[in-house]
Amino acid sequence: MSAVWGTTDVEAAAARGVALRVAPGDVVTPLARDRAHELGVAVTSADALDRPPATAATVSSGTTDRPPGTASSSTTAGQRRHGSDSPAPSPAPSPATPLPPTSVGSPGTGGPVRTMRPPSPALFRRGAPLPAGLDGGARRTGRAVVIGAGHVGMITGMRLADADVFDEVVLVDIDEGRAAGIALDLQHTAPLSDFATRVRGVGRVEEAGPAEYVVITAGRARQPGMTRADLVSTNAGIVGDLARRVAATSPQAVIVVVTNPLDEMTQHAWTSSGFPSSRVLGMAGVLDTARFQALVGVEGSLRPRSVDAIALGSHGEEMVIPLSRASHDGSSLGQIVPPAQLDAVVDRARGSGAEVVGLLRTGSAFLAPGTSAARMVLAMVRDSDEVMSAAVLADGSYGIRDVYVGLPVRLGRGGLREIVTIPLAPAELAALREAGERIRARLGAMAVAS
Ligand SMILES: NC(=O)c1ccc[n+]([C@@H]2O[C@H](COP(=O)([O-])OP(=O)(O)OC[C@H]3O[C@@H](n4cnc5c(N)ncnc54)[C@H](O)[C@@H]3O)[C@@H](O)[C@H]2O)c1
Ligand SMILES: O=C(O)C[C@H](O)C(=O)O
Repeated sequence: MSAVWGTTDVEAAAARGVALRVAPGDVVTPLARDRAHELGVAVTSADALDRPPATAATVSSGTTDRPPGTASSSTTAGQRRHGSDSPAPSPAPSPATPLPPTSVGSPGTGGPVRTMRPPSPALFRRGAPLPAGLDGGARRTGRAVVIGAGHVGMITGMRLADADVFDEVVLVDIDEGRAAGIALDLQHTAPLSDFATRVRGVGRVEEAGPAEYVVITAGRARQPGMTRADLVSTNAGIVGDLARRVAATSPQAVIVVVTNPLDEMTQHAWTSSGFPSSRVLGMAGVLDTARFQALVGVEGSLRPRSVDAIALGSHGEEMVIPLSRASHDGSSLGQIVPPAQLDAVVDRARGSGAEVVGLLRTGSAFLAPGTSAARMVLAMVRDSDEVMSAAVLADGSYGIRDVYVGLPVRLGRGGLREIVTIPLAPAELAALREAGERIRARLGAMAVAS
């Protein structure tokens, strides 16, 4: 299993005046390589690290062995406005964050060497524990708006308020009384959860005021017997209208779309808002990854958080959970959970949304989805440098271009910092490309229908 090294690793090495030592198979992102060049930090290969036999193509110091036709390396964030191919200026690098507690010195070289870590949300929480000041009320800043104060929006709002990082969290719902009622109820939990964030509920986006982050959860949820695609015509109208109004009210915001069908609605929000693609992201991969981790944890009696995996592709049938990357404590999951059982877990994770819909009998999942959406916003506001899965506009990475699809990314304060290319087995790569093509076809059908 390999690690992904980002700009914060380079900056930490620069601060220590040492080289960045990576292992064969590790990924050094393009931004990190640029930063290393700027700071004069040498990137050297540390091949003495303990690691299991490689199960996937190796990456060393940023070069990737990959099947012909794939992108040559992980790529910089797609920051295009639709209709233009010119990239926007690169976001400013984040301040260096301390290396995680698992970092160890390398005797004889002095370079910062970490234990091998695959790119998963579980293990890339570089900001944990958070730097002093970010975990308390002293650094609260700005406003987060959650549109749709239904099941998912309510949980998203609660998680954002609990985090105590925003001055204000505003819930918006066409059912204004619901937004106001949930907001007041949530505000009442402030002493219980110890936050000082103000919570407001309003009926219109314009009343919320300009925000740094806007989560769109408004729209119809599916009922038993429905597919997510059945929601497309109703929800496209809602999401398109809201994205335009968000662009007018909060022109610098990052939008996180949750409304289904997720991949299509995220691309629709991007085109409707006119925002650079780096500021319109979709939430599904964090949820799908969490579901897989949770289910493997139950099957294998493992702590879910220590299951390293990532869910990519579409939020639906074309979900891709690359088992070549999935591990626990440095061992491939295939060595811990019998392959047939593992395949069954992948299928169950893929069908978890429908499973919950069937059990609830009205509406769809909201606890894990709301928590996942908040997790993305918190990763950005904290500039946590996590690698997580998000629906983003593919920029040629993985051989996919110009369509929103779930890929591994690094998020920063301003949204997408970069798409991270991780080595995949050929069948996984093919499945990911197929997901991109299927989403593109559905978008085409959506355009014809509108
Ligand atoms: N991406 C994911 O992983 C994921 C996970 C769960 C749910 N979802 C989707 O999220 C959406 C919301 O799910 P939910 O369970 O919260 O549904 P819900 O019915 O509980 O809440 C939806 C809310 O949106 C509000 N709304 C509708 N139109 C609006 C508008 N124009 N402006 C403001 N508010 C508006 C409704 O009044 C309602 O309160 C659904 O489309 C669902 O499929 C996605
Ligand atoms: O399944 C749904 O309709 C809601 C959501 O996409 C989920 O995965 O829970």
